[in-house]
Amino acid sequence: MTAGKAPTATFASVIPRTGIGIDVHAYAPRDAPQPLWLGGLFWDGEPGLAGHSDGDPVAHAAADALFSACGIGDLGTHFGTDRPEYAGASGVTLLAEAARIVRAGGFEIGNIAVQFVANRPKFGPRREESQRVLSSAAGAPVSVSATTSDRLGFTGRGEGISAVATALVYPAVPAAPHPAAPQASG
Ligand SMILES: Nc1ccn([C@@H]2O[C@H](COP(=O)(O)O)[C@@H](O)[C@H]2O)c(=O)n1
Ligand SMILES: C[C@@]1(CO)OP(=O)(O)OP(=O)(O)OC[C@H]1O
Repeated sequence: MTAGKAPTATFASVIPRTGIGIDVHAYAPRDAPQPLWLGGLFWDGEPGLAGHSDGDPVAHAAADALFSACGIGDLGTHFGTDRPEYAGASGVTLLAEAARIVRAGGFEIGNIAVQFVANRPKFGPRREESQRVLSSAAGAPVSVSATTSDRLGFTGRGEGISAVATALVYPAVPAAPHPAAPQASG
């Protein structure tokens, strides 16, 4: 570059946006048991959670974090309990639909990270399976971790499961061509 001369081209700045989502579901009452859906997986033999949908707090927190990152409301805005079509809906379906809405709004998804709090089920052995299912639904990497709350609070008493998620999205703007890139001919 000639000394003192400013560059002639600039790059489009792509500013990522972060979002957060929290979801909590109580265990279904003993006289109306439900299957457990958690992290996009069915957990055979585990007590299930109550909800209008399948009650998967991991998938719901992930979807909420996506909406939060884009500034387009929350789970209730898009999948309210007043919508009969979402009664019993799988968390994986809701996450896939959230990702579709986000992309239709002009964003691409960087990643989603979720952590849930529960005494059980023991998540580690199925982490990769869960991450595969949720990443496939979102079309972007979803990581999932688990912790107990050391027997404290409602999760510690086994009354429900909570999950918190963060998401990173960025505007799906085509990048400006590099000034040094060869020009297409013809
Ligand atoms: N439902 C759960 C909860 C925890 N884990 C794993 O155990 C580790 C230790 O948890 P603490 O709450 O005792 O710190 C945690 O880091 C997870 O790896 C799990 O698999 N399933
Ligand atoms: C997912 C929806 C809709 O079926 O219902 P729930 O399964 O009750 O889940 P919640 O996270 O409490 O709220 C969001 C609702 O829009």
